[in-house]
Parts: sequence; structure tokens; C-alpha cells
Amino acid sequence: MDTQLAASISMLAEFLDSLPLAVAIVDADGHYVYYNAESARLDDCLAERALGRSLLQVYPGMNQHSSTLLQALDSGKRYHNQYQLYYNASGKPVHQVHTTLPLSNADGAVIGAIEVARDLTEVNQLHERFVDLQQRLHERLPLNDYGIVTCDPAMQKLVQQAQRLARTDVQVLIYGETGTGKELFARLLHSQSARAGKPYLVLNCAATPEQLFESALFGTVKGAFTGAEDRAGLLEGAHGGTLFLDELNSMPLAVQAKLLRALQEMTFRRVGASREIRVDVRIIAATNESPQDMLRRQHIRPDLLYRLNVGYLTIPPLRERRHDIPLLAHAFLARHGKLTGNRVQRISPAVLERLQRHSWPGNVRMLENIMLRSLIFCENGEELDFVLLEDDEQTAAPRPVAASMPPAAQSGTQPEVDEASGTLDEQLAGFERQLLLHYLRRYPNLSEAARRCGLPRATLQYKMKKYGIRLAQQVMDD
Ligand SMILES: Nc1ncnc2c1ncn2[C@@H]1O[C@H](COP(=O)(O)OP(=O)(O)OP(=O)(O)O)[C@@H](O)[C@H]1O
Repeated sequence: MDTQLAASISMLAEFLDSLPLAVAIVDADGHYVYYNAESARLDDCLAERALGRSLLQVYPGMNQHSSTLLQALDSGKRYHNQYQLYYNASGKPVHQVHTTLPLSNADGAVIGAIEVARDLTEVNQLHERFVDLQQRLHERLPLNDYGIVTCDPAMQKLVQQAQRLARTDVQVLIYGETGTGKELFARLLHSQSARAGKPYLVLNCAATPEQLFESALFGTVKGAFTGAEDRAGLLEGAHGGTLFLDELNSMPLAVQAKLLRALQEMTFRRVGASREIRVDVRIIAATNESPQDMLRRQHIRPDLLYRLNVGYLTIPPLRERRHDIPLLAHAFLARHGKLTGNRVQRISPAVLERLQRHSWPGNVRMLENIMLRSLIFCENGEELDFVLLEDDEQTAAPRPVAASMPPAAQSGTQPEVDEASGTLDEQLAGFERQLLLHYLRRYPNLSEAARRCGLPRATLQYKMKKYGIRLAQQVMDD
């Protein structure tokens, strides 16, 4: 092996071994000179079986053209983020994305090549299951119950506009901050359209790995790339119905170009296919960036934007429709009361006032989560008289120490002492109970609460039992 290559490997081996990525290095003759533990796991091949042997011996199925490591050696070419599906030594399919670079010495001569790969097998399986489940479930979803709760005149007008748009067949772009209800509007558009009985499928672009977009949208044919199977994509699955593209601004521009072509022609090819497929799909897209910002930051192709925003809806943030807050809060009380086994019927005026004053950066979803969390911890029979809002803690006026933050967080303040409220032990116990409640309300996950209190989980459970703190099991269990 080249002495420079050997020196570099021995210097970096410990670091490369600790990476959660598969790393393999070949020398100028294509023999493995480094093969880390993650490579061995992915390939299901012992490092000892690979080291010192030529790549083509270890993988007889590969050849000079299909191996990017050998290509990098041969042509000095670099490969970035290449998606590949292959079968490992025990016949298991492995989805990976790799980057392969030639390694050169000080004179510029190629002395080897390195490949770094990320395992996408699990992500891919989850993604395929998600697409399949959506296709199977679409008929059972209660899409007619789109459940938009509002008393705000601007929102009511928006619902009417959406109902009018639903009766047409134009593409619609929905803009609104996160959690404002964009998906609810997308469902309304589908469920009140002539496509209502047909599939309604969703692709969350922000949650889709870049390499899986094309196969998710267009599907694949057997042999499109090593190991590819015959699979329909979402466009085919949504034939006759609607495809909702959530967080469209996260879709790579190259995929947007292909989507635009498919929308213009209403035909496309599965990845690797020569046959064109004709579909009839209505696209509804959502984004949490304004069209102007998307264009400025180059998060959308202008031609795709103009194609999609024939119908355009802007959903106002919750802070701009404060009258909706009490209505939504009561709606969530009713929706989640059953789930939490709670009999709470009312919300106290003080809580309603605090809810209405809050800025709601996470909009309706945040309000829903806060209501659910407060219901779980509500100890007062029929009225919700407590709600914990994150930023209240930073802005609230100082409270008596027993009901607020731990003393360590209050450097310099004196606790209020009330000698009539019990012995020292009783007062300390009361204070400890308050502190535990504070952490448990703030961190409904038991392990997280224990970590934040600096207690072992079992000790926290013991103390909860001691102080009679009982919590809804489904939320506390992690
Ligand atoms: N007007 C509303 N009435 C009732 N529930 C609502 C309303 N708006 C939003 N919600 C609820 O809030 C949650 C978030 O809504 P949704 O997923 O539609 O928001 P989004 O804008 O699509 O969010 P994101 O940008 O994160 O994808 C959902 O549980 C939804 O049911």
C-alpha cells in the first residue's frame, strides 16, 4: 500500500471507526485497505473478509462500471450523494446514499478512493409503508368531517373561498404559518370536490429524504437502479383524486422541474421506465413561507409557483384572530376530554384571558397541545383553572417561591416564610410537591422530567406516589 495512504488511514482510523457511517477505502489496485464496523454491519461481511482483498472478489456481482469506488480510481471522478439499492452478503436489500472521492498524493496521482455511505434502509421502509398505508386508508378517512372551527370573519370568508375553489378543479396553494390548519383546508378542498370519493394522498416534503422524492412521486420499475422494484408512486396512487404536497418549499428544485412537467402533460414515467403513464390528479400544495420569500430564497421554481397558485389561500396566524382562541380551546376540551378520561366542562375566566393574551407562535396546533397537556394535569374536577404556557415563565411577575421556580434558579431572592403553615418538614414536603408538579407539567415525559429534576426515574416515581401525584398513563409512559 502507498505509504502516504497507510499513514493517513492509521491517523484517522479511530475517528472513522466511531462514525455512524459506513466508510471503506481501496488502494490504487482496488483492494480494500480500510473497512469500518458500520460497513461490515451494512454489508453483513466481516471486515477480515474484505481487508486485503480486491473489491471485485468481495462483491462478485459488481463490475468496473457499477462500482463507484472503482470508477473514482479509474477516472478520478467524484460522486456525491448517490442513491443505491443493493443486496448484501446475506441477501438483505440495503438502501444507501454514498459519496465517493478519489484520494490523491501530493503529486496529484490517485493512490486510492474512499466511499462514505449512510444507511437509508429503515427510512425507506417507513416511507414505503407510509405511502402504502395512505393508499389503503384513503377510503376510510372521514374526509367530509374537515372540522374547521372558527368564528373569525376573515377565516369564515376563507372557508367560503375554499368551498368555491373546491367546486372547480384548479390547483391550489395554501400559505400559512406552521399549525394554522393548512392540511384541514386541503382536506376541505378535496372532500367538497367532485373527486371526494377518490384517493386523497399526502406527501410531506420536509420529511422526505432528498433521494427518495422521485421514487415516491413517480414510482419505479424493476431494474431502474440496482435492486429497484415495480412500485407505483403517489401520482399514480392518487389517480382520479388529490395529492396534497405539504411543505412544498422543501422539495428539491430538480424534482420540482419534473413535477411541473408531469403537471403540464399529466403524463410521466416511473423512474427507469420508458412507458408514459397518464394520470388525472389535482395538486394542492402548502407552504409556511410566503410565495415572495420562496422565490427570493429560491425554494420554488417560478414556473411551478405560477402553475400551482391559480387558487391561493392565506391562513392568518392565530394571534391575528384572537376571538377564535376561546372557541378552539373549548373545542379541544371536548375533543380531548374523552382521551384523558377527564370530566372538565369549563375553562376558568382567568385561564381564558391568559390564552387570549398569548402570542401562539405554533398557532392552533400549539393551542391544541397546551389544552391536552393542561387537561391531563387538571386536578380541579369540572373547571380548567390552570394552564402552563412556556413564555409565561419568562415574563411572569415573580411569585412566592413555593409555587414557582426552584431556589437554585432564584439567586438572591428570599423564600416567603409562613410559620403558621406547618412544621418545617410539612412545609418542605409541600414545597417539594409543588416543585415536582412544576416539572411534571412542563415535561410530561417521565424520563425527561426526572432528568430535569436531577433525580433517577424510579425516585421520581416513588415521590409521586408519596405525594399522591397521579398522571394519565398514556402520556407519562415513554
Ligand atoms: N380552525 C381549526 N379548527 C380546528 N382544529 C384546527 C384548526 N386549525 C388547526 N387545527 C388543528 O391543529 C392541528 C394542526 O393543523 P394542520 O396540520 O392542518 O396545520 P398545518 O398548517 O398544516 O401545519 P404544518 O404547517 O405544521 O403542516 C391539527 O390537529 C388540526 O386539527
